Amino acid sequence: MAVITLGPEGTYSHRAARAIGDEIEFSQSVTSIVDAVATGEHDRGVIAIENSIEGSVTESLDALAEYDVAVVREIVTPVRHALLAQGPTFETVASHSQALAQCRTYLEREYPDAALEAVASTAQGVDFARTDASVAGIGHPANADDGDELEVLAEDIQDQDSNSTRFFAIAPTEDRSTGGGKTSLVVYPNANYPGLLLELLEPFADQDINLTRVESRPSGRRLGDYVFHVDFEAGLYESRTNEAIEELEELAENGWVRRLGSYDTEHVVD
Ligand SMILES: O=C(O)C(=O)C[C@]1(C(=O)O)C=C[C@@H](O)C=C1
Repeated sequence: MAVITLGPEGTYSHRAARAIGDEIEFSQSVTSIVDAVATGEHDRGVIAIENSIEGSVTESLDALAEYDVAVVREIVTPVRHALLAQGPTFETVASHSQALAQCRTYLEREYPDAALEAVASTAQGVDFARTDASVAGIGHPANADDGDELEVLAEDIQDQDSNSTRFFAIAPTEDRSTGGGKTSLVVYPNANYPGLLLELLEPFADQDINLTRVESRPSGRRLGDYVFHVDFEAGLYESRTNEAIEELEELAENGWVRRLGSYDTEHVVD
C-alpha cells in the first residue's frame, strides 16, 4: 500500500509507516500529508499525534480538525534519540521541535551555548549535520549508518528513559471503520457555558466507556473557543458508543461532531 509520511527517509514517522506499507513517499509537512490523503492522492498517511514527554503534535491535531479523513490504525513506537555530528564541536543543534523539547534537560546540561534550530523533521536535522560540520542533529541513531560522515556523540538523550510517540494511520473517509478497540472523535460544540465540558464527557461515563485522551485546541475563531479531541476505549460498532455520541451531538447542535473512526493499536519496536 502507498503511504505518505514525514520525511526525509529515517524519521520516526518513516519507522512507524513501515507497519502500514512498503511503498513510502515523503513530505515535509504534516498538513500536506493530511491534505494528500483527504483529496485521495494517497491511500494512507502516517502522522505523529502525541509524545509521552512533550505531549500533542498540534499541527496534526489541527489538520485532523480541518480535513475530513479517517483514522484506521494507531501505531506506538519507542523514541530513543541520539546526537549525531561530524565531530564533538558544533554550534547548532537542529531537529524537529518535538525532539528538541524531549531532550531539553540534556541539551541545557551538556550544550548550554548551542543554538537550537527547529527544522521539519529529525532526519532533516541529521541531513544538515551531514553537510555542515557546525551542526549536530538529533534523531534515531540508525541515521548515522548512511555513510561514515557522522559520529554518534551520545545515545538515549531524551529526558525520560521511556519515551514513546503515538501515530495515526489516516485514510480517505470511505475506508473509515466501525471495528476496533479504540475510537477518536473531534468535537466542536460552538458554545461556552459553565459545565459544558463536564456535559460533553458525561455520556461516556454513563455508558461505562473509558476515555484515554481529551485535548482542547483553539478553534482559531476567537479567544477561548475550543475544538476537543476525544479518544476512548470502545468501537463505533458498539451500541453504547452510538448512544454516547448521539447525546454528544445533541449537546454540540450548534457545532459538529466528527467520527474519525475506530481502530486497533500496533506496537512497532524497531
Ligand atoms: O521528526 C521525526 O522524526 C518525526 O517523525 C516527527 C516526530 C513528531 O512529530 O513528534 C515523531 C516522533 C518524535 O516524537 C519526534 C518527532
